[in-house]
Amino acid sequence: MAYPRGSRAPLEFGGPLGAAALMVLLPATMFHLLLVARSGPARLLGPPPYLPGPDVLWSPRVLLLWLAWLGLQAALYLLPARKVAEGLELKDKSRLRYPINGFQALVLTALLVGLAVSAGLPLGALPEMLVPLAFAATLTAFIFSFLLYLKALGVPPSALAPGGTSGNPIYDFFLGRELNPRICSFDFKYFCELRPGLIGWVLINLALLMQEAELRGSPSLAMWLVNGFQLLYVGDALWHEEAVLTTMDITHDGFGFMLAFGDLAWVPFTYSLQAQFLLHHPQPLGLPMASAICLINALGYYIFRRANSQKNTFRKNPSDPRVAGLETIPTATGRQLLVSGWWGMVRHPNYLGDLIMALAWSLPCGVSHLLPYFYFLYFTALLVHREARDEQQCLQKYGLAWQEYCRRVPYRILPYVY
Ligand SMILES: NC(=O)C1=CN([C@@H]2O[C@H](COP(=O)(O)OP(=O)(O)OC[C@H]3O[C@@H](n4cnc5c(N)ncnc54)[C@H](OP(=O)(O)O)[C@@H]3O)[C@@H](O)[C@H]2O)C=CC1
Ligand SMILES: CC(C)CCC[C@@H](C)[C@H]1CC=C2C3=C(CC[C@@]21C)[C@@]1(C)CC[C@H](O)C[C@@H]1CC3
Repeated sequence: MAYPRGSRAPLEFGGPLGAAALMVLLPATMFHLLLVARSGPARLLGPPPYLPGPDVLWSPRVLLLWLAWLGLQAALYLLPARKVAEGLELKDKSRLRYPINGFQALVLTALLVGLAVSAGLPLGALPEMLVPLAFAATLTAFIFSFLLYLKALGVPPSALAPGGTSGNPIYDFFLGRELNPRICSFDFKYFCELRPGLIGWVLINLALLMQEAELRGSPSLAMWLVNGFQLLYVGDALWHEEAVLTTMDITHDGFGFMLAFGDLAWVPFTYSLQAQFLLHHPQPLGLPMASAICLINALGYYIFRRANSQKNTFRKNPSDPRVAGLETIPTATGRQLLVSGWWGMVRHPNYLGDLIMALAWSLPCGVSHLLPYFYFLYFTALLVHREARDEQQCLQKYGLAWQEYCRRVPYRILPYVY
């Protein structure tokens, strides 16, 4: 997004105060969820069962395990890729190149973990380490963001993100100053967005499933569903890895604490909340209900995938026969906006599909507790906020054409409601 010379991007997230509060609140929420999920009452809004002391949080052995995980994912990132994709054009007119080997990393990780488990690695012990692992990930995110902040002090202005250069160190530390921090061809933001956290999330889910099998003889149907749905989601993200290159995280946001913590700690330790809950609070689930939940997930996935693929196909080649017949609005940038098909129904059909899936991930946990619905509630807030940020950016990019799009497609996420 371009801003007039001399002007600065408007402050987001409540400015420096909001950023400071989020840096405390986000880790605190994550630890709260981890502790409450294993407590008897499992009350989302109740106090945690205890406040973890340094002996619970800190373990050099667990820190080493965490660093080994990051090292393994970095090594897999560096393996030869089936394809190298180009990112969007940068301010200096150059384009960065990105390896497309995320799905390969997922498969190789699964093979390595399978081998290690058959050689006696007690994967079922992982759930007991979640709190110190989350602490190691949080510590890494803070240190990493600090190093990224320092690195950004030495780069040319063209390498800075539009939003993270307010001059306020707290705000810029949170949002991230440099747009695409790299060492040689290793892109830190792209690596973190898709690898250690997302693959770590499915590994934690699997460990919870294995521990449930150890405890109760076999994993419950609810645990199978949560594992299956979330594996599909992560597998899909890595299969369509190239699509992440056009998200606002890569094209607009700097790499600071928000994304470092979000990618490395928040995703694996809070997105696995349903499986954590199920390990400690088994839920009966009959076949008819399980089938209905599978249908809801399939509907969400269908909308999510078709909408994302339609836009990606259109952005790659508007004359592709699959999208050539769709109605469009021309914009002053030369690009067009889809105004029929999925993107003519609501302005963010992919968010709608994602939210339906989020609901399907919570339903196997029953309705006796609010806790497993945390992801759905948080995700609704995240997408509503993200949608507002995206609207601002699109209005800036496309001006009148965007206003015309909003007039023709008045609903944002949910038809006739929002
Ligand atoms: N699980 C999680 O925690 C999260 C999941 N997600 C998911 O990731 C995916 C990507 O999300 P996100 O990057 O936020 O946003 P989108 O994929 O919705 O991308 C928004 C961009 O699409 C383009 N666009 C918008 N409307 C149109 C149109 N009518 N025609 C053509 N292009 C249009 C614009 O960019 P341009 O014109 O420049 O191409 C706009 O900036 C989504 O499926 C989302 O649900 C996102 C965040 C978190
Ligand atoms: C810590 C804060 C609450 C904010 C953290 C935000 C991050 C967790 C998310 C920002 C954008 C994300 C995307 C994905 C995962 C979550 C984060 C990193 C996906 C990779 C999820 C799978 C989708 O298919 C693509 C998503 C792109 C954006």
